[in-house]
Amino acid sequence: MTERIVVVGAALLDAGRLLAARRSAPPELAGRWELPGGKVEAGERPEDALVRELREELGVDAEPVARVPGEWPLKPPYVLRVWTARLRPGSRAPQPLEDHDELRWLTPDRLWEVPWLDQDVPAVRALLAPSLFPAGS
Ligand SMILES: Nc1nc2c([nH]c(=O)n2[C@H]2C[C@H](O)[C@@H](COP(=O)(O)OP(=O)(O)OP(=O)(O)O)O2)c(=O)[nH]1
Repeated sequence: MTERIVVVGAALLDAGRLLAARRSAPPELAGRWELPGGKVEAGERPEDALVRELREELGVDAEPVARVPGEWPLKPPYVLRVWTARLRPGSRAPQPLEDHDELRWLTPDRLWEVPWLDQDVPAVRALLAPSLFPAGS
């Protein structure tokens, strides 16, 4: 059996909005929207991978808040796990430094205005649990 590799995705929340990121590569994913993040490295804690990826990809200083229950299959051998996250005080605003060519802050009522990667849709839907990303907040 093939080992699963965890990809951590950040539901970065700020002022009741979620940060969505448009992938610029590889070609089969480019133009679709995702949760910023990436692969957990060997021996790395997923929460540490999340903080590292957000620094590399967006130039921000962020912290994980809570695991979003669930795990979503990506292209094998990858699986997606999601944490809500927030910017630490004094962090720079997110910039599309790596892997992305556009960022957008979405309120819950605008969540479906971007074409998410198909495999991300169930994870994004899970964010609408009232305790995580309340619609109407
Ligand atoms: N970060 C992220 N990757 C996702 C999502 N959905 C999805 O299918 N993927 C895929 C794209 C990639 O095949 C894989 C993660 O790759 P990545 O390119 O973001 O990770 P990384 O920064 O660690 O990559 P690398 O270039 O260092 O290998 O998971 C998502 O919501 N966020």
